[in-house]
Amino acid sequence: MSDTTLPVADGGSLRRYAVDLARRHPRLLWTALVLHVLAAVAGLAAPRLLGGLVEAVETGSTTSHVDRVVLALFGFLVLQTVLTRYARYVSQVLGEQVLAELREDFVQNSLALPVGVVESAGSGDLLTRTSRDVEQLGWSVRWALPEWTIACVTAVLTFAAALSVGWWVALPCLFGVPPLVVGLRWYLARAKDGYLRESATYSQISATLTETVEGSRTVEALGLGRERVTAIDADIDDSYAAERYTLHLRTVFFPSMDISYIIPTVLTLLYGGYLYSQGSVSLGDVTTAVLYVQMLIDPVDRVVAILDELQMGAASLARLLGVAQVPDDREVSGREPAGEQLAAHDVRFSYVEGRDVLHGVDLDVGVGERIAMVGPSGAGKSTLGRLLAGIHPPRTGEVTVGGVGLVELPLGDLRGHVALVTQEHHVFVGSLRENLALAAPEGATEDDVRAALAAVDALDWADALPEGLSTEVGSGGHTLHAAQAQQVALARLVLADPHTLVLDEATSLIDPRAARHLERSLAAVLEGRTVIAIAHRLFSAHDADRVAVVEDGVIAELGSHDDLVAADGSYAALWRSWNGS
Ligand SMILES: Nc1ncnc2c1ncn2[C@@H]1O[C@H](COP(=O)(O)OP(=O)(O)OP(=O)(O)O)[C@@H](O)[C@H]1O
Repeated sequence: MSDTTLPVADGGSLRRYAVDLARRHPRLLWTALVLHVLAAVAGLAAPRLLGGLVEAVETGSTTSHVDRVVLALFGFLVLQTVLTRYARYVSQVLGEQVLAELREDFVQNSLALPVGVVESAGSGDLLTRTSRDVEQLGWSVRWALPEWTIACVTAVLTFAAALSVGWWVALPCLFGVPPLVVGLRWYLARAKDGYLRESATYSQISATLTETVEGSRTVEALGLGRERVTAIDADIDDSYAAERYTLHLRTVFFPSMDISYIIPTVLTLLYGGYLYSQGSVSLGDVTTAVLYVQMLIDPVDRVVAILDELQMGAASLARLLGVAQVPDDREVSGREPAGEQLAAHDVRFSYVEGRDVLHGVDLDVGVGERIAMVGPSGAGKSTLGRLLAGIHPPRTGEVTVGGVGLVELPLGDLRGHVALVTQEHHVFVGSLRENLALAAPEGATEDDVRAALAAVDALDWADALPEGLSTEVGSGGHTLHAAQAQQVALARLVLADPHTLVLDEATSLIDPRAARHLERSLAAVLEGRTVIAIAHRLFSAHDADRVAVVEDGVIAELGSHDDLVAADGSYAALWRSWNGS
């Protein structure tokens, strides 16, 4: 199984984040805590009253006294129930607010992730964090955290109440502590790694499934079904092994913890009995003490069991916060570009450390110029295109627009200067109108959207859709043909209105008739803009102002078509072989 490259936050960051979240809601937090304390105090009256009842019966008190004790018992139980309900309600409101903030932080961090990081980590890991980890954390924050707080408060107060009977009760209770602490430390240290491992295996299953679904045509064409099933089976086996490990831990740990509870009860009975026989304490005291020690078992048991839930929540939180720890490759400086001239200076870049794909590229693109990039497969054309569009930052050197590094511009501003056009055209779930409007940085009116569709020659079919521009498209909606999806992408570009376009295989997947139609749409979008086109068909290079020949990660030749043909270098050879001359 491959390691995910998205990081997992460490304990220190988790604590700082939790403290920060708590600080944002002081009123709710204190209200919940005070209510939990009051509810626990109300609940603690019962053993005292019952002890009193035993004494009253033992000493032959009047029936009216016994009735008063029973009535008080009933009153305290009702009070405890009401306070507990209200305390739970306030805690859950607090939990919902905290969870909403956490989700917002996570979405913001995910959207700010550098594309290269998402690509190498695979979408599976991010998807698992978005779904399973958010769900697990939701459960912890809404349910486990409030219940754990209640259990802690109740345990501490019950112990204090037990001590109020007499210091002698502390002794039996203390004997239960060492096995509890030792067992808990043993378990928590292992369970944390277990839960992280479980989550990582879910990410891997999700990644393999996503990859298989996305490549389903290739899988079918090459008959790779069996291999994919084997790969998914291997991931499921890993996941099963991780789950079995945590199950094994729980099976060993929880029953062994019962010893910690049995010891104090037995010792209280024995020691209390001895003190009673010596005449040091009354029978009522012994009853109250035994009841308190019994009452202590339930909250302590819940503290331990819910700690396990919280541990799972903490593992999920660590994975969600880890996304925020991906180093940001943007260093927004606030400098404004002076013009639209795009330039690359000594640009080097590697996907894998130590293996540069670009080895020092220099290129000055004139405003309004058309440059065609040609060269053998694997030479680095697409990579250079992505760097010129600011998708990846250079390892060293810089790509600038109007003298300002692309990495210095906020993402929203960057797309007004330069955009990449590829054959990948995602149609989002939503109406066609929404799909287009999302490209306009300052929002788009109905007229803007219609004008953009008209510019790419798509208004006729868009109006003819069942509900026109309001038709739902994307997954589960009306299916657009590949050419239509491409036109939607082009119309988005019209709305985004970047000065420079980098084209990479813009129309390669479309049948020739649709391609000719799309060429016209594309020509309309290119009109008046600076264009760098990665030319897979040489005739488009012929029309460009300059041709850049990329070979082995550098620009080997640069000049007009005629100059390069005359220079009789690589381009001339390419041109001759393509032309058949
Ligand atoms: N995401 C990636 N991760 C790792 N290596 C990559 C990645 N994308 C490209 N490469 C490698 O970088 C080198 C340049 O690839 P690039 O796609 O930029 O070349 P190209 O000239 O555009 O080729 P083609 O014309 O076949 O698209 C190749 O060796 C390729 O294997």
